[in-house]
Amino acid sequence: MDAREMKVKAAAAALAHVEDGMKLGIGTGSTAEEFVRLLAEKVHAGLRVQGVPTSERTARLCLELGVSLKSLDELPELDLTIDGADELDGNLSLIKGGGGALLREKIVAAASERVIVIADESKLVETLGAFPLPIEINPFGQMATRVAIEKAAARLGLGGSLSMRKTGDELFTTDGGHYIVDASFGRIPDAEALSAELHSIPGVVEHGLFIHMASLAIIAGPAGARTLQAK
Ligand SMILES: O=C[C@H](O)[C@H](O)[C@H](O)COP(=O)(O)O
Repeated sequence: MDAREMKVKAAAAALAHVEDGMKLGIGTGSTAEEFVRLLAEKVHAGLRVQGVPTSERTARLCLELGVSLKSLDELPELDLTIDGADELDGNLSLIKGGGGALLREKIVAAASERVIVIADESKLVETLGAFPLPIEINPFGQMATRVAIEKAAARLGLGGSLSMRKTGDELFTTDGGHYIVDASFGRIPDAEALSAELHSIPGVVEHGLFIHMASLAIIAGPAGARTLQAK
């Protein structure tokens, strides 16, 4: 089974949690897109959901496939969000933002009663940090914000390098008009402490550590999909 087939397996298992009439947060990324494709088939077969997308990219795919959408302002409280992750650990702490959608994803997840993460088993790790942590920053004062991030990481004994995400020669810009710093800290032993340090920096808009947000993870491997519950 290749990586795409595993993503489809996880997405299909997540679809079983979607009930008629739900207000549904819809994630971003290649795994979430497999979910959107399967969801669209169900919608064409009669399932009624109101979807709130976590990115412009997801919104485009949903509209292309006929999944009707609302904004989070129209539906500020959601029943369930299904989203992917770049990494997850056994406590269902996540790193997200590899696709640059972390801010809207976190706002949508926080507005949801339940969050289900879907991933292939390559994303499951003992300790977060092999995947560089995406940190969304305000363009104003970006150098000062980067220095502050380095100092915050050093206070926690984390080293590593920061790089500004680019698209070609241009700095990558998020849906909210911000930049992304990819922080290669390496192993992150205390994600909550790092989260608090990063939130204390004014130029940091949000970071890609999602802690205590996911209630269930569906992990697909060659043998099929299994679930992990939040502890
Ligand atoms: O910003 C993007 C999101 O956080 C994605 O959920 C994450 O990057 C995982 O994407 P993929 O399913 O493509 O690995």
